[in-house]
Amino acid sequence: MVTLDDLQVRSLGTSTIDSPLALYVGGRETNEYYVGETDRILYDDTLELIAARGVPLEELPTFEAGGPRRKIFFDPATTRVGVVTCGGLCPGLNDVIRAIVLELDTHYGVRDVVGFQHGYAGMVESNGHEIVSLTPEYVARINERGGTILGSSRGAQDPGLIVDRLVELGIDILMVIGGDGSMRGAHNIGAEIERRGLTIGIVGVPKTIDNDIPHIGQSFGFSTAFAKAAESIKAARVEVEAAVGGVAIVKVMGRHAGFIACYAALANHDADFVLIPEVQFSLDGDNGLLSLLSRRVRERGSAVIVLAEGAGQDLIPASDRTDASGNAVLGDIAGFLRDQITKDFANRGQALTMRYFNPGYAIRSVPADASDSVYCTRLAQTAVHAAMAGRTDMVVGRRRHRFVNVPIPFVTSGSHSVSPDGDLWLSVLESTAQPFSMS
Ligand SMILES: Nc1ncnc2c1ncn2[C@@H]1O[C@H](COP(=O)(O)OP(=O)(O)OP(=O)(O)O)[C@@H](O)[C@H]1O
Ligand SMILES: O=P(O)(O)OC[C@H]1O[C@](O)(CO)[C@@H](O)[C@@H]1O
Ligand SMILES: [Mg+2]
Repeated sequence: MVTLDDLQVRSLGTSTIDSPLALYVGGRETNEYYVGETDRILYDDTLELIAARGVPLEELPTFEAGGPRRKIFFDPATTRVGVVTCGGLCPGLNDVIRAIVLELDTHYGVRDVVGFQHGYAGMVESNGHEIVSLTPEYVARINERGGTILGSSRGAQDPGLIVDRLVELGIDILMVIGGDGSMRGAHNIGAEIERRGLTIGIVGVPKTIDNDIPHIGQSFGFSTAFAKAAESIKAARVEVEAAVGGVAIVKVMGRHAGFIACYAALANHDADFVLIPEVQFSLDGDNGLLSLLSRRVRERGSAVIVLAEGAGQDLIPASDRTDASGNAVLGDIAGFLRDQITKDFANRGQALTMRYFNPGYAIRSVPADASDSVYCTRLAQTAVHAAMAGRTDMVVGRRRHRFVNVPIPFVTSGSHSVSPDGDLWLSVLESTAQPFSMS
């Protein structure tokens, strides 16, 4: 069970320097739209959840509020900041890089910001990647492009070698933009820094189009990504409606979490079935996918299946392959379903026109939409405020509209996935009219 201790963010030391933003923060106090720096944000958000804790108010689990502080830890005139992007791409990476640089330069007067190329791999000196000077001019319009101007990578790196490089380059703060693996890596780097008694801060801006990082609210780029996936679902609907016995499978990313599939399906009402890793389904039997699909096509003429790549892995031979970072390489559920559906319709003597859509990388390589751009900017600003105030081993997030600082060990201790008992999955069932249970 989560405790207040789990949510305490580590500091490098006492902040003694007047913040250049002190005037902005000035006499601001908590109100509906702002959280004062001494106030904290509740973890629980219903009366029953709070009552069930059975502890006094001051012992309730609460988050530190994100945002500027009156005093900061690092002297802007002598502070050097490094930025790195790791893991898979996600819309908005360049917006985050840009906003970090602009916030540091414009508001804190930090003129020395450098970027590491190709993720943690580019931080290990022997790998031979040059650092890039990130000036306001250099990052001016990078938000218009998808991907990351710094490049990214997967694969394990030695935290000791990374800390050696930080020391050699005189980096005071490392900003890590990455997913769950990157945050585990960031924590290890932070632990090595602490072991050596150094005062280098590490602050993360969590990145995942799968939206699978817990406790941070929705991750940036997710909304852009599912909107892009929804375009393929719409196209699939057009195709199957024009075909005789049209059935489409639209496969979207989502290794262990089906958020993209759920949101893309909800974005329009074009999906008949949504299959996600969190909810098992059977192929056979009256309530199995094959019967239900056959019936849907007979009743409505066509059907669209939105399939998260991690769904139905129990139906196909397990793969023991992993990628360079140790992430499971999944079996081909889409190919398996295509075969099974084709055979099943043939056995039933039912007409079938099969269409397959795989928007794949196209959903994560696009630039962020306007809403995500705003979100990226605000997350980056929050991360810079925390970093300049000497916070470390933490990430920023936005829970129920409040920006929060969250310890990395707390976000890496679990993962975020679609709850079969939650209201998101209920909405999907309502929208698709697929049965409550397909197993
Ligand atoms: N368990 C781990 N412990 C320490 N470091 C890790 C771990 N997993 C990954 N890393 C480091 O983080 C980097 C990125 O990890 P990974 O490829 O898993 O992507 P990610 O950050 O999880 O992003 P995403 O899953 O959204 O693509 C790797 O290059 C590796 O150096
Ligand atoms: O081909 P790559 O770079 O390993 O990325 C694919 C994976 O990255 C993610 O987008 C994020 O982890 C997953 O949904 C997907 O399986
Ligand atoms: Mg990951």
